[in-house]
Amino acid sequence: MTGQPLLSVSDALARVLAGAGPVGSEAVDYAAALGRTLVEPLAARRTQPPFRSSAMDGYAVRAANAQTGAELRVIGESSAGHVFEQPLNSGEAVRIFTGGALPEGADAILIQENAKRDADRVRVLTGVTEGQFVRAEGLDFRSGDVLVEPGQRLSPRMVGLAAATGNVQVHVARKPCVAVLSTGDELVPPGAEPRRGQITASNNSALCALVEAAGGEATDFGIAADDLDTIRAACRRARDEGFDVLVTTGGASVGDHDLIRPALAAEGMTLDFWRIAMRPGRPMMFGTLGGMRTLGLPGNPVSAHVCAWLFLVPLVRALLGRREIHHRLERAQLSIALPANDWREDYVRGRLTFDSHGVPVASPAQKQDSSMLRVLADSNCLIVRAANEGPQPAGSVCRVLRLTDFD
Ligand SMILES: Nc1nc2c(c(=O)[nH]1)N[C@H]1C(S)=C(S)[C@@H](COP(=O)(O)OP(=O)(O)OC[C@H]3O[C@@H](n4cnc5c(N)ncnc54)[C@H](O)[C@@H]3O)O[C@H]1N2
Ligand code: MOO
Repeated sequence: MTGQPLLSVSDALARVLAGAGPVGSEAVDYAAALGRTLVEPLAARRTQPPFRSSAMDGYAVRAANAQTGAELRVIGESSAGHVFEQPLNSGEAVRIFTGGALPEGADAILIQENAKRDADRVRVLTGVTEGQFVRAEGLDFRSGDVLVEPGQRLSPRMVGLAAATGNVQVHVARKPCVAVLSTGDELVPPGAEPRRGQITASNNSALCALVEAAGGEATDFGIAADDLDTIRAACRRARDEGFDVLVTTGGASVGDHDLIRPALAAEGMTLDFWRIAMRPGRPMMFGTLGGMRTLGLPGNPVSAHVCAWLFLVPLVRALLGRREIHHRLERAQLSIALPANDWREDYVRGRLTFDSHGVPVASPAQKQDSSMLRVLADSNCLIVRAANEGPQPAGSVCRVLRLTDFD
């Protein structure tokens, strides 16, 4: 450990999020708005239903003269899309189908199961009450009603709502632009054949996917060699091209080839912090270069991903103007005992399942090495252990963060 205490995860997150707000907005066709974040309220431009309509197939009647045993004269038909324009008088009924407009004068629906038809007469087998099976005009919403508040991510259900309300265009947040740069002489791009001592770079792929899933727009800046000028040039390019965030991986630690901080410092970065009291991810760095936030993540794929999950995802949400920025902590039962934790907050990879009573159970993966992508991909949660937490027996309550939450 270092001489001075390192920042806690929550303090570091507060610094990363400081001053982060929406980066802009644009109007998009509602059909292309899935997953986008609303920046203006979605208000109804129409009333729905726009007219009183029937919820069932049967007869539009006046409840007052449609009591059990009554006989009514059928004067016409109203079906969805085909309005019967004549008003309905006492002793009359109109054949109606689901979605059909109620004729003037009708106030209830006699369902056909409770009616006996004979030529132009219909007998009421079971009397009706006023309003029965009638959908009032504006039952769902009225023109001008605010239906979705800003700051929410548009779900498939909301896309349908936007369509129904006559909102051909919706105003959504511009996607924050995130550049993702890997550093390391040992890295080759996916698909290339690694030579001895080389490995395939996976961080760009995982982090770009994570950014996109969180609602941002990722640009893969590829791999920079462990060379100060090369890294400087890539950082400069990200700043000059107006990226909102630059994420680097690798070169964050204390080795002779760990050049991220010096490269960014040489470009004029204001360093906010370097190193935090967490595992994995201790060597994480955060700073600003002009208007661009810069997250320097460790190279180990698991460390990079856990840091991105904890810091980059909330940052993207903040830059989208989302109302809910933070991950949700849940409680679960530990499947096995865990030894005492040290001074670093620990994010233990594991699986969250539910027992036969629906109780959530968190099972830590057996191996926690921060290079192990397979364990990470197999995990669906992080078990969060406080700094200096004592030993935890099997069955005790622990805190978990799901890795699948993209609401
Ligand atoms: N003497 C010390 N050594 C290390 C410390 C320390 O405090 N003192 N910290 C360790 C911790 S914790 C971590 S985490 C790593 C992070 O180091 P770097 O950020 O400098 O990462 P690299 O050394 O560049 O790479 C680490 C590891 O990850 C592989 N890697 C890098 N980039 C990618 C990529 N894009 N895709 C897949 N894999 C990647 C790389 O080959 C290395 O194996 O430092 C410890 N050391
Ligand atoms: O922090 Mo490192 O991320 O322990 O592997």
